[in-house]
Amino acid sequence: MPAGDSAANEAQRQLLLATAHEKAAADARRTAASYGLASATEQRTARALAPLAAAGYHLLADRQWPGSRRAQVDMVVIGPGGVFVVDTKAWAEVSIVGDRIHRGDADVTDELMALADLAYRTEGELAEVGLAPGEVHAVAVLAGRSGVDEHVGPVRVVGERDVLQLVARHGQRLSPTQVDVVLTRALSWFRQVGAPAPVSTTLPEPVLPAPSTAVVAIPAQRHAADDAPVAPPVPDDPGTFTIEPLLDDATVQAALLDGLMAAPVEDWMAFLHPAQARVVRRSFNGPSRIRGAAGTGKTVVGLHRAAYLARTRQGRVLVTTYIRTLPDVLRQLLTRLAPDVVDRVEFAGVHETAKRILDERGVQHRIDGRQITAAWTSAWGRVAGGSIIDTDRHEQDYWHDEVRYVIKGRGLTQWEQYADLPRLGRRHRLGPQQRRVVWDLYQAYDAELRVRGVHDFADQIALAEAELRRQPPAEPYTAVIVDEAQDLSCVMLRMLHALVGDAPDGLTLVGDGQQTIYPGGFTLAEAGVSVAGRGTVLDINYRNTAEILQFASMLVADDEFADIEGATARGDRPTQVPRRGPKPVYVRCANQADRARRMVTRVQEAVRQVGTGYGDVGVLSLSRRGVDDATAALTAAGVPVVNLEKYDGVPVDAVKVGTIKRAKGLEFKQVLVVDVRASWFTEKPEQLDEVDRERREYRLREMYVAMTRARDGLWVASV
Ligand SMILES: Nc1ncnc2c1ncn2[C@@H]1O[C@H](COP(=O)(O)OP(=O)(O)OP(=O)(O)O)[C@@H](O)[C@H]1O
Repeated sequence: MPAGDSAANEAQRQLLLATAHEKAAADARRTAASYGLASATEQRTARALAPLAAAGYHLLADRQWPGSRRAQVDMVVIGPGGVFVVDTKAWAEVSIVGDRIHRGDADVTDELMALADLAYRTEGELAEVGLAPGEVHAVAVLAGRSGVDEHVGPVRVVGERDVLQLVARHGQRLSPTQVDVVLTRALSWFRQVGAPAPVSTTLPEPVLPAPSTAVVAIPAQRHAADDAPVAPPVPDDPGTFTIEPLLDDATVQAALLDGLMAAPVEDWMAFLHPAQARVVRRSFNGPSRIRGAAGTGKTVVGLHRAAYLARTRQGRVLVTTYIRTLPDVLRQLLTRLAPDVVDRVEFAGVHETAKRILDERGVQHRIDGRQITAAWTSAWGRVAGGSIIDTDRHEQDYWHDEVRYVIKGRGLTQWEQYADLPRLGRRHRLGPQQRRVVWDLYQAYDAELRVRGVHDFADQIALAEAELRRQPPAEPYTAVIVDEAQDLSCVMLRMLHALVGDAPDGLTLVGDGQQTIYPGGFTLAEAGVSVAGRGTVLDINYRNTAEILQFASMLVADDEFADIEGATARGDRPTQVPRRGPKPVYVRCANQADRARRMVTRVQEAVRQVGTGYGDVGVLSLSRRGVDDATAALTAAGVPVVNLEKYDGVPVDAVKVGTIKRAKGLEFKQVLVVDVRASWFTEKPEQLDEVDRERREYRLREMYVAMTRARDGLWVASV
């Protein structure tokens, strides 16, 4: 190659390299300018949030966006009110319509959804240390704005002058220790933007023209403007920026004070065991089951899951249970646990749900307690009185339960279905003749109801279930969560299943077979529901002390029950019972007056303890009669009392008195169980016949439910 050619080539190469360097420099300036702009708006958000440091908050600025090498998170705020992932937007002409946000004509919703996605992933990460999912919030701050408080999907959109109040308003949800745990995890999740942005001086070697080309290509004359520093991009809406103080001192102090004065929520409302937090967020491709022994946090997980599903899905969520009064209590809990979504969750007992379905569809039904009793009495008199089932081994109630739970609970309408039914959970075997009489009794009772033009509660469920089968709901629920699912009848379960079908995360059954106190056991297969591969077991008892649990467990040590998944099962045993306390007290009373006197004394002693008020005490009985007696004795002694039938979860300074059936799902610091039988602790079940064994099993399970309601203290009396 001639020397001149070589020099020309080198000149051309150098010129091309120079152009490439200039372009790289211009790019770097542009990037620098955008950092500068971001920091100006972010700094204002940081200034707005800074006072939170005085209220126990940690502000993490300039953190890496997890999963991205270049993107940053403007600010992560962690403190007593939870975790806030904050992104500042210098947007002008913002409008929000429904779940979409616009800048001028441009739909910028996707930009906020990236933030929502980050909050969602953060929620999963922090669930690993137990932070409840609802405690992570995605917040978009509009620079220069005030008086804005909107939602775009899961993202809260506020003005820069509103963000402090938004955070402070969350109050005291995490304890200082929990904040530390979350902070530690968050520091490794949101890594510091420490390393300088990579600066590369390496440019690709320019490709030169072939040597044969005679003409040396000289780049075109550069334009003078190309040398000028690149101006930072114009802020989107510079006109909105002002430099007056963001918030005056009084406003800041009022906001912080509001947050500091807020009543703390219970531990489990914001912080769970990681295993619980995982179940809350877990996705199941169909109906699922959460089981575990008493006090292992099943209801807690069920409630968190209701909030989580309401927050992350469209549509309605139903929380239901057999016990009429429990949904009100659960609603009260969710109001504090997840105030943001409580309006999207419906709470209704199973019967109330059935009634709503029938009312909505105009199906006539009439429930009349007196007429139902009259129908039963008449049918019994005509068919069963004096028959082979009318013996002194069973009271009429046994046969009433047989009809109500075993037959009607399954929706049986043909004799053949009953003739050789396994009757799960009923130990007293019935021969063909006895079954025949029972069937005749059922038929007569049914005819009596029809003649009187009334339905009983089992009919109400069957009608609703048939109605849903005839015409599935136009707008199915997104999710139905059933607490105390072991109390359901087969038809109840079919009805609830029909509300959601097999949709992913549609049906969640929460319960404990050990606490089965109603006869009529059935399997999920009979109800057409499968939870195969979608079961979870919780195994840490958070409620009871080890002493209380040990005492209660004695009652059910050998108990076997018919589990809804098909097998005969023994109760789940918790692997950990971390709480310790005094031994339960068992007193044998000389007579009823003696029991009443001792019970009142015990209540008075209990409320003398620091931190225990009348509202923390539950007096439980097997029978309504026991409830009436206890109420009378306490009232006579001047102790305020509320019947559990009337308790709706709103704190009340009165001893709660009720039947054990009404106490299901509840808990009290101190529990008094007023009518155990001494023989239950001593008799040998194998020495009893099947009739007595069956009766005893149900009684003991009921006692087990009663005793496991106690958090700190248990007092048990027999006469
Ligand atoms: N992660 C947790 N941290 C602290 N306490 C917890 C936690 N989970 C549950 N608890 C406590 O344990 C108590 C029992 O929880 P929960 O009522 O959900 O249990 P359960 O399994 O539904 O009980 P049961 O079947 O006996 O009704 C709760 O009231 C709560 O006080």
